[in-house]
Amino acid sequence: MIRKELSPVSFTALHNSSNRHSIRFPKRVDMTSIPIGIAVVLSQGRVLVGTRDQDAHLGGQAEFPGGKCEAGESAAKCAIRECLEETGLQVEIAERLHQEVFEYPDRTVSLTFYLCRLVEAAAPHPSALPFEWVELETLPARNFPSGNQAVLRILADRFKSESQGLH
Ligand SMILES: Nc1nc2c([nH]c(=O)n2[C@@H]2O[C@H](COP(=O)(O)OP(=O)(O)OP(=O)(O)O)[C@@H](O)[C@H]2O)c(=O)[nH]1
Repeated sequence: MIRKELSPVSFTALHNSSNRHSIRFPKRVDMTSIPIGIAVVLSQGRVLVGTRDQDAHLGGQAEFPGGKCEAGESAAKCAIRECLEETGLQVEIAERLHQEVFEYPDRTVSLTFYLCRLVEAAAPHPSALPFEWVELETLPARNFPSGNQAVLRILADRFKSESQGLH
């Protein structure tokens, strides 16, 4: 078998800084989106909204309870689990509201939003902080990330007045 080895000259050429810029990579190498389950918890015309940790992705922006799906976990189960972990509130799915793949500059997420209701109507658990119950009609004015804008429009269309809550 004849082994063809890179000559020192071509090796040097590959690592030459001026040649490095001529190598073309696809714009996005990793097309995989991260599956995220999100709970839009509605009770008496109010919705649970929190603020993302400053050091988290989209830090400081508004969020619904949610997070990354664990291996083999459905987005719906993830939304319920994350809501319990983050707010101490047990919820159940009423319906799937919206699903979309959204590209942020640094990551691509597959966001699935579920309209949820409390299993037992209850005041927010103390651990729910910094989550709070906010009036539905205040959602558009809050600092939600771009990936939430479509679901905010869906919510605005669906619930024109706070009296149309699930409970
Ligand atoms: N929880 C939540 N995440 C959202 C919303 N909208 C949105 O684009 N995201 C994005 O979805 C992703 C959720 O992942 P995460 O980092 O909060 O998930 P996690 O709690 O499992 O993360 P960790 O274990 O790394 O702390 C983030 O990239 C976040 O920016 C939303 O309304 N709620």
